[in-house]
Amino acid sequence: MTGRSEGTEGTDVVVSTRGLAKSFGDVHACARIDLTVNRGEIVGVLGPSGSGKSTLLRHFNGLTRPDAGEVRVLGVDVATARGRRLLALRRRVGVVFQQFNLVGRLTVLENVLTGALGRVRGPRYGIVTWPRSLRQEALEHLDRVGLADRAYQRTASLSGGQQQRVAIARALMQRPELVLADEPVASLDPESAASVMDLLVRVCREDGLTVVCTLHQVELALRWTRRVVGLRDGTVVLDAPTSALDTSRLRGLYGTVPESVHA
Ligand SMILES: Nc1ncnc2c1ncn2[C@@H]1O[C@H](COP(=O)(O)OP(=O)(O)OP(=O)(O)O)[C@@H](O)[C@H]1O
Repeated sequence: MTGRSEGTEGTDVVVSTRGLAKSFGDVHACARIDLTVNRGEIVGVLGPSGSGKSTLLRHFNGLTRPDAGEVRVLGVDVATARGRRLLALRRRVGVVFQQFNLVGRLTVLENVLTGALGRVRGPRYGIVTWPRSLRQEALEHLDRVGLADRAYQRTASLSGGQQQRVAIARALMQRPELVLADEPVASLDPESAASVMDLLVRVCREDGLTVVCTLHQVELALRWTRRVVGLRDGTVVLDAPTSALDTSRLRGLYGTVPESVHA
């Protein structure tokens, strides 16, 4: 058994929560959430602002710890994992953020290479200090996201949509099994948002990766996810295959009367 497959043999479950609860003062950001995500699923998490989407996602790589309940990701008990065990899990989980979280003054290629920091010893200063094989791999990921010709450009000079593509290439460079995307297109114009969602879902499908993606736009969820989990006040009020949903049903999530639907 390798480190990569630790605890995941014989199971297709990638994320599992049981009774996950997390409060901030009087706010129940997650209120006893039971959720299972299987390998290869592309799940959209929707809900009004403050419904707990980001908090839920942050439990999946140990950025937030639950007050109560279980969180298992890729076979690791994230609620209790610390130190090297947590670091090892985080290397298997790629993250794409709304604000890209790239280093603007570095080249595009260097930003992608940072996705492989878990595979090298010590810090790297400059492209030539990275092993040639990793540079080649990073260039291949840039090619996949359509930015091979920008490899040596300063990252800050790219558009928002291009920077999110770089962030996706960096996540792929981690060779992840699970990709967490927290509002990945919320900062982009509608055209860039559609093209980044298309790219994210396409490359993850090609690689058989599991994706959990928080979204605000109902239309994006309908078009690119296979399953929608709807949150309201920290509770799952909808969990259904996207094919069983339509715009009005999803908009119900944002209405005043909670709609409880479990397909
Ligand atoms: N670190 C924190 N400290 C205090 N309160 C927090 C913290 N993180 C989240 N919260 C609160 O928990 C609730 C859920 O927040 P969360 O960010 O998970 O919601 P969200 O659905 O992702 O919202 P948005 O769509 O606006 O990003 C909110 O009321 C938020 O203010």
